Amino acid sequence: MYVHDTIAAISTPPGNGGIGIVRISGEQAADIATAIFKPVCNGGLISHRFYFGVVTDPMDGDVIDESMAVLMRAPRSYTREDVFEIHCHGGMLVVDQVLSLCLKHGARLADPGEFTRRAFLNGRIDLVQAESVMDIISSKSEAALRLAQHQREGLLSRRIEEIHKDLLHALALVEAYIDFPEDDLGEADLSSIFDRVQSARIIIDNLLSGFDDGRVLREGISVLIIGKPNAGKSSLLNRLLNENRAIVTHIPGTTRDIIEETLNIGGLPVRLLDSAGIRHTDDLVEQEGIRRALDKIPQADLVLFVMDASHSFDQEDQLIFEGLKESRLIGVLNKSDLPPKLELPEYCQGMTCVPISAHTGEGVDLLRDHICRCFLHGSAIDSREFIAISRARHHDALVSAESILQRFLQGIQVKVELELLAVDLREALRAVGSVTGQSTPDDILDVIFSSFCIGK
Ligand SMILES: Nc1nc2c(c(=O)[nH]1)N(C=O)[C@@H](CNc1ccc(C(=O)N[C@@H](CCC(=O)O)C(=O)O)cc1)CN2
Ligand SMILES: Nc1nc2c(ncn2[C@@H]2O[C@H](COP(=O)(O)OP(=O)(O)OP(=O)(O)O)[C@@H](O)[C@H]2O)c(=O)[nH]1
Ligand SMILES: [Mg+2]
Repeated sequence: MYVHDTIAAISTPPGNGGIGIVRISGEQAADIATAIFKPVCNGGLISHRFYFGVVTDPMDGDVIDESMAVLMRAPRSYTREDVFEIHCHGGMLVVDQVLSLCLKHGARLADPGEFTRRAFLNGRIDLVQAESVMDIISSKSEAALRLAQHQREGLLSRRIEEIHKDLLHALALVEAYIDFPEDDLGEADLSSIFDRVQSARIIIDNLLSGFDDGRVLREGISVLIIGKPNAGKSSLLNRLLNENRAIVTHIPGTTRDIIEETLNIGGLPVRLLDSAGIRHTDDLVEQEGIRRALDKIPQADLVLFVMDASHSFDQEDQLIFEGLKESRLIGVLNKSDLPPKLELPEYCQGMTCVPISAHTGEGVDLLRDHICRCFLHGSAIDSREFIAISRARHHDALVSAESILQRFLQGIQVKVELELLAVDLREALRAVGSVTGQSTPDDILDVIFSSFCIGK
C-alpha cells in the first residue's frame, strides 16, 4: 500500500443510474483533472467549485461525456489529499471510460475502502468513525443507522478517549513513583490511582453492556418459524410481512422449501424464515423440507414455535418442543379467533407464549414487542445520545482491557511491584487504543478496510 500514489475508483454503485461518480485522490489528482476535464468557462479549476464541462481524452481529443466536476484541494477534502470528482452520466460504459482515462493518466485503481483508509491515516477520522462509514452504508434499520451516525460523529470515540485519558493519567502517576522511589507511595496516592482506573472500568463496563443491543442492530437477527403442519406458520410470515409471500392452504404439508424474507421489527433488522411443518411422513419431498427446517434451528437467534390453539397439544407438538431445548423460544398460540382447545403441558410453562390470530392480526403487535424485547434491552435506543459498541472487534478489545484492569486493581490491593502495575496499564492502554486505531497493527487495518465497498 503506497500512501503517496494517486488512487481512482467509481464511487457510485454498478449499473445504470442518473449520475455516476469517479473519484480520484492523491498528489496527481489536480494534474489529471487539468489533463482530462475542460470546463466550458475555460480557465483553471478553483478548489471547491463545481464546474460544468467535458471529459476529453487528450490523446485524440475524443469527448467522452459532458459532466460536472469538482477539485478539492488538500487538506479540505474527504481524504485530506487533493481530491477530484467527476460526475458524469450514470451509464456503466461511460463511467468505466472515465475511470480508464484516469488510470491512463497515472492513477491506480483504489482498493476497497482505500479513500476512507486515507482519511483515517491522514488523521481526519479515527478507526471507529471509519468503520461507522461502512455501517452507514449497510444499515438495515433506522435505529441501526442512528447508531452508526452517532459513531461517525465521534460519540463512541469520545467515550473511548475518556477511558484512554484516565488510564494514561494513572500510568503517569505510577511511573512518577517508579522514577522517584524515595517518595513513598502513600495511601492517598494509591487511592487516586485506584479511582482513575476504576472510573475507566465503569465506562468500559457500560460500553460492554450495550454490545448485545449494538450488535443486533448492526447485524440483525434471524427468526425461524417452526411448528406442525397447518399451525399457521406461513400465515404468520405473511402477516408479519404484510404481504402474501408464502402459499397458504388448508392442506397440511404446504410449505416445503425454507422461505426467507427480511423485515424490520421495531427497529430491529430481522431475517424471517418460514419452514415446512414438522411431522412423520412418507413423502420424500416433504421429508427433505422437514430436514431443512430442523437444520436451521441451531443457527436461529430466535425460534417462533407456532401451535394451533384450536386443537389440543399433541405428541407431535411435544416432539418439536423437545427439539427446541437449546433455542431462544417464543410460543405462538395461533388461531385465537377460533374456540380455544389447547392446554399447554406442565413442562412448557416456562416458555413465553403469545396468543395471536394470523388470520385477523390480533396479538401480532404484542408478538412483535416480545421479539424486540428478547434482543433490545437498552431503553435509550431511540434517544439522541444512544451510543453503543456494535462490532466484535470493539467488544474483544474492551473485554481484554477490562480483565487486565481487574488484575491491576487486585495488584494495587496486594501491593504488587510498581513496574508490574505499569506493564498492566500499558497493556490496557494498547487494547483500548486499538478500538480507535491509535494502536492497531497494519494487518488488522487490512482486514477492516478490505470489507468496505469499492470507491468508499
Ligand atoms: N460528492 C461527494 N459526496 C459525498 C462524499 C464525497 O466524498 N463526495 N462523501 C464522502 O464519501 C460523504 C461526505 N463526507 C465528507 C466528509 C468530509 C469532507 C471534507 O472535505 N472534509 C474536510 C473539510 C471540508 C471543508 O473545509 O470544506 C475536512 O474535514 O478536513 C468531504 C466529504 C458523503 N457525500
Ligand atoms: N381461523 C384461523 N385459521 C388460520 C389462522 N392461521 C392460519 N389459518 C389457516 O390454517 C391453515 C394452514 O395455514 P398455513 O399458514 O398454510 O399453515 P402452515 O403452518 O404454514 O402449514 P404447512 O406449510 O403445511 O406446514 C390455512 O387454511 C389457514 O387459512 C388463524 O389465525 N385463524
Ligand atoms: Mg406453510
